Amino acid sequence: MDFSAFLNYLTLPLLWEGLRTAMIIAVVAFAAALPFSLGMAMMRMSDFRILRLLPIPYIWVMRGTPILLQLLFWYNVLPLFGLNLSAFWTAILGLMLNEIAFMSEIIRGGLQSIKKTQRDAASALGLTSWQIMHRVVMPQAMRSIAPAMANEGMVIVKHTSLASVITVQELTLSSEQVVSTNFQYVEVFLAAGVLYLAATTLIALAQNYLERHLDLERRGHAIAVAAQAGRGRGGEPVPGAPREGDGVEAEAPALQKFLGPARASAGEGEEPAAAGSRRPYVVINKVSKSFHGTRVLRDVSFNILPGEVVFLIGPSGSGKTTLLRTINRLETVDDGEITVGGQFVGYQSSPSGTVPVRDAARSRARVGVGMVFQHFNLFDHMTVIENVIEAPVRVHGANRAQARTDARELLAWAGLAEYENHYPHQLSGGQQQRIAIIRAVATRPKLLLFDEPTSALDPELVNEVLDLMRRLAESGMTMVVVSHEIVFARHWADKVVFMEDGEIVQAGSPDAVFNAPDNPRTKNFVHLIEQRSEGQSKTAET
Ligand SMILES: Nc1ncnc2c1ncn2[C@@H]1O[C@H](COP(=O)(O)OP(=O)(O)OP(=O)(O)O)[C@@H](O)[C@H]1O
Repeated sequence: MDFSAFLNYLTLPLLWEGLRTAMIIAVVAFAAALPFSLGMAMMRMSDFRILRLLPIPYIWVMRGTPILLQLLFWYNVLPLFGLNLSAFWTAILGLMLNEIAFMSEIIRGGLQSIKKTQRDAASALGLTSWQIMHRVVMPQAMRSIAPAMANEGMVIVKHTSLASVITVQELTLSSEQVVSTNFQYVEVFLAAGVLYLAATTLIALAQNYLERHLDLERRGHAIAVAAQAGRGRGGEPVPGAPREGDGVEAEAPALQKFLGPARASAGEGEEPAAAGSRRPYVVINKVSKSFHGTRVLRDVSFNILPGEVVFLIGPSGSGKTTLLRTINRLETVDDGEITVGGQFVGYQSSPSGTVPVRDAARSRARVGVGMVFQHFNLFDHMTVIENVIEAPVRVHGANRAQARTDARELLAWAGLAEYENHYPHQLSGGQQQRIAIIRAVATRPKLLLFDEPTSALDPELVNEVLDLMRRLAESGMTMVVVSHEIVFARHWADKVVFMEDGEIVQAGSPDAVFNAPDNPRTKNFVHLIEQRSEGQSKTAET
């Protein structure tokens, strides 16, 4: 091989001009394909069957036929329809149409890899579908999408060489032209190969940068190191804030401003009702719900007074979670209706009865219903403080700086001030659940729903979560709790509702339900959870 000729070709303007053309085609085709790919991925994930099925034939054909054939097809067929694009633009169009099929499937895979629980949490906070997509789902999906997309970027650069068949003067065609004059195949094609390699290396570097940026382990490590250094200097991350384990937690004043006046009144703008004559704050009226023909809620009715703590108990599958999720319309109801503070959540009245509204998220936020989930559902890609301020800023229009100040107050209230810059994966389950509670409280809810808030926790972490719930209950928050924490329920619940097979079997004071159940089914169940509770206490003691 003639090495100096190779170096010569490496700097040959004709080849660099070819590379430039190839890169423009690749970049424009890739960029133009992106929004269409996203749109097609969303169609493939749509609830509407027709939208879901529509892209399938397109994806099938585009992925199943050679790109070379596709380019020749567009080059020869478009002019028949009066569309006389240049070879350059035909190459861009052909590559773009081909890439949409591949990229849409990559994006769909990435979006579907994000658990539904993340959407549920965002939705419960009042984020709209668009906000959920671009604030919660997309940033997390990017971690799995980025490497595959970088691959596609490299593929498209290499596919530009096929545009030579439709006479685009790109790098491969330029090299062929040089070879046809001097027959130095090895030197010329090697030089062209090096230029292609340089272009794809740039993409690999960009991928590397993006992956490092999205790497939460790395970011988390940096935070842990910084926190360690701060401690080493005796510094406090948040001056004056109590730290976990100090036994000092900022008390009620911090909490009071997050609790709306409605906890003491029957409805928005109404006078607080006198004790004893309080009107119900939550009204659940003859609610029924089926999944795939199986009835999971049957004519469920009960009321919750402002400031009341209601425990829903019952065997697995009895419909507790479903009932809880119908209160903030994470599930729709088939029959019956629910009002919170005199307002529908995610429904409106119509001449034919109550009908679901499209904008359920806004309705949820307006009425002020917060929710805490069994598996915490913190947004994994956001730090603790980012999790807490997300809804106040995005949904309630709070000033970002003020929201951060408020979030710090709440973190201090929970004794978690030192964790504001941590990521969820750096926290224990108990800490994550307490952050999830704070995240809900930061939206200033008037009603808080808890779906088995302690059942995913190790026994030694349960108490720290229950303690926070106790303080909320003491401050007058209206709460509905699905849980079998019998000791807590005995002390803090105002009402216990026992459900079985989608029906309320017994409802009453903790004393009535736990100590003198008037129904044999309730009696059996209470006996069971008492045994379990005793077993857990013994395990904890040993
Ligand atoms: N999205 C869904 N699609 C289909 N079936 C569902 C759905 N959600 C709940 N179900 C079914 O509805 C019934 C009630 O479920 P639900 O989760 O409300 O019960 P639960 O009392 O909270 O049970 P657990 O204590 O085990 O969580 C169960 O049979 C469950 O399988």
